[in-house]
Amino acid sequence: MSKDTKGAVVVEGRDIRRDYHVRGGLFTPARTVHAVKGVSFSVEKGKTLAIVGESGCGKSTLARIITLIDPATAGELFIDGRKIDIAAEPLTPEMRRKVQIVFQNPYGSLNPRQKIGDILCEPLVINTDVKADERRERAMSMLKKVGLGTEHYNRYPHMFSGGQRQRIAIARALMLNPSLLVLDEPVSALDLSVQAQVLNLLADLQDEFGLTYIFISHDLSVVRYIADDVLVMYFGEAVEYGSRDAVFSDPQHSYTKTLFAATPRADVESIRARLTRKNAA
Ligand SMILES: Nc1ncnc2c1ncn2[C@@H]1O[C@H](COP(=O)(O)OP(=O)(O)OP(=O)(O)O)[C@@H](O)[C@H]1O
Repeated sequence: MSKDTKGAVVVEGRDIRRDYHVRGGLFTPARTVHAVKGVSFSVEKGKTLAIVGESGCGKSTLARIITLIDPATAGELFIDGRKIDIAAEPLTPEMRRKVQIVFQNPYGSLNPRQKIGDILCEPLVINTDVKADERRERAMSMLKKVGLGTEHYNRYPHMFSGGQRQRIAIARALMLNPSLLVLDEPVSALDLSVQAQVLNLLADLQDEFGLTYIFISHDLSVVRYIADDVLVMYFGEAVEYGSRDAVFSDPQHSYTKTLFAATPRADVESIRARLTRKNAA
């Protein structure tokens, strides 16, 4: 994790499409859902692209394509400059570990029967031949990086608060030194004050290690804080895509204008007051 290659494009999607074929029922005909309709984007090393939109607009589908969980119906995906054809090739562990994901629910995403140390070491056990001593050392060091003490190594997830669990999920995602972290509504399940702490942690980790994020959210105040670029999705299409400041100050599409008008200014101001990121505009 270093900032040396900042500026290089880590992930790029070109005209990504995803259709779902839904079988017909007794009274309903078969149909095709066009969940993602030709979305293009790119994210440079050390930057954050926020993907915003209301429920059903295709955010999760796009996230599953970017995290190499599902194939696209059409389009091209490049990670670290390499074209990925998830439908045609079995992905090597090396490709799989380039993209990691943190989910919304820190309660559901950690195995309650595993100690924190085992949760953190598991990706190394599965994907690498790093020896046990080294695994432990790396897990201890990662705990410190996410603001948790090494005494937590032998504890179970139920012994932690929601914010601490999300720190553990972030630590696990970083154990394989990924090129890209996809954060799928990572703070929406947390109390507001804890949201601010986790967002600050993400910002600090990014500043320190040059991490690259795709941040999926419906919360504009959070997006305004965390994003460098913003992509707004509406019914599967990217209706707005540009720098955070350009999108927020001069939204072009009528949907974006409505979305922004629906977010009370006070919400944006209050979350900014809780956050300490240096470049929060
Ligand atoms: N497996 C599937 N089969 C059929 N249709 C699907 C499937 N998955 C998603 N869809 C449809 O694709 C569209 C986009 O869904 P998606 O889950 O990507 O939206 P989203 O923006 O992430 O919503 P949410 O925030 O509620 O998760 C929706 O119309 C959804 O019903």
